[in-house]
Amino acid sequence: METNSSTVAAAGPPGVSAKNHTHNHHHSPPQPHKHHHDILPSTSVLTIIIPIIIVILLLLIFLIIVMLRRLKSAKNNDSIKRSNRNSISNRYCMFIAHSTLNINASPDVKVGCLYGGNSNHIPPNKFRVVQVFTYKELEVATDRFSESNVIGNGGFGVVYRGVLSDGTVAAIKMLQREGKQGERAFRIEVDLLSRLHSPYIVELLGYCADLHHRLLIFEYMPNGTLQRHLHPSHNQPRLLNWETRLRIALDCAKALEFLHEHAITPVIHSNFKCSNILLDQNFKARVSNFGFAKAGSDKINGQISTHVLGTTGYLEPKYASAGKLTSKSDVYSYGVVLLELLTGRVPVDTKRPPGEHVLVSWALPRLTNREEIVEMVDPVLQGQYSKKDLIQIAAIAAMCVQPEADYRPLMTDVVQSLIPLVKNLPRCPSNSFRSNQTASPSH
Ligand SMILES: Nc1ncnc2c1ncn2[C@@H]1O[C@H](COP(=O)(O)OP(=O)(O)OP(=O)(O)O)[C@@H](O)[C@H]1O
Repeated sequence: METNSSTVAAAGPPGVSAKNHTHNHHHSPPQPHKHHHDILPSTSVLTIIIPIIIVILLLLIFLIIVMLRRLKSAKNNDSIKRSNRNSISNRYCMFIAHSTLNINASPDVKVGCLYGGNSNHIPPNKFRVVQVFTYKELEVATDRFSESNVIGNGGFGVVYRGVLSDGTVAAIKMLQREGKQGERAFRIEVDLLSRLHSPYIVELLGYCADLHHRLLIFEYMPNGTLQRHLHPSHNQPRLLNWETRLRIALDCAKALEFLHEHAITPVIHSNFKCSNILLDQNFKARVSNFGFAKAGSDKINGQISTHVLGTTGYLEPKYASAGKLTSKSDVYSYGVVLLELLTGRVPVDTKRPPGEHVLVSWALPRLTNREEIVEMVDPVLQGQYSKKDLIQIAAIAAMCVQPEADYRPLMTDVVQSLIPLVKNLPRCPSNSFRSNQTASPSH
């Protein structure tokens, strides 16, 4: 009751409350001051409690949001891990899900994107999604396919340099449509390259496929082909130095290793040669031209029966005679390129004396003789290599071009043998050339 009366007193006007307070001082022992503060009017209690409840509620909401976010990111990490486990072991490389290509869409109408809707398969940011271009867009990019933009002329058509609407410089390959082979090569390149992503394989930026045209759009490789540098026309000097040649050999070995062993469906390039090795501004190599490539799903007992395609001088003898293709066919072609890097010679040269026309036949017996190896080396490389490295490169080349496929190494073995040789090279070659010369632009 006392509490009640005190509460009433406290609730009364300030003057009354002060009077009661004074009166208490006269007739009863003094109450501790605290007591008066504990006894608050109900509105004051509410003004204190309500903000506290609001703060607690806000904290709870905040905590729930944080927990939900954590749950969500844990789920995402889980699915990324799962998709990583499903993808190839090489951390740089990806193989994107299958897709179909609508070739007969009407002109100027963009056909469906090659990527499916599964977000788990979208490549990491460093690899672009393959885009579909209209012919008009490519006309604009190449200044109406002007002669001045021609950078090459391949077996399937003309290649132009172009600038895409976002400013990207690209190599635009216009395929001639005549013949089934051209159509097949186009489909294979689009289908394979939109799924294969590796720093050692040329990147397909997009394509155009309408009623009248077939075009492929690639990243532009400013230093052109290895062919141009290793076998320059008009008796120009070969300038690539030993270090750059070794690095190119390793890049190419990694490209083939990726195709054979890291892609979910193994791929045989089947047209590996110097003119299908492109060089970027730092002379890093990427393998191109997948028009003849075979996916392992076509395999019958580890071999693919096929019409003999490819280039003379790079074909393994058995494939050339029996038309059986295996990944070891690529290993043979790789061995030929390694010999070209080592000797500076072309695979077939009928201008040379008898017995030296075919590079492999001339080189193979000499590759196991230390003294003869030194005599085989490209004369422009004199003084740039250690004899130990030279002998090792010769040994790798000799293994790769063995007539019997079973005796050839896997590309993984080649990569593992080359890595220590390249590691021992100077960190950053100041120049890719023999002396202080620089490359002329590729067009
Ligand atoms: N991505 C690119 N960047 C820069 N230049 C390129 C690119 N792709 C091709 N080229 C140039 O275009 C030329 C022709 O290339 P393409 O791939 O059509 O044929 P190829 O390899 O010479 O012949 P084939 O198709 O008969 O094997 C190359 O030699 C090269 O000079």
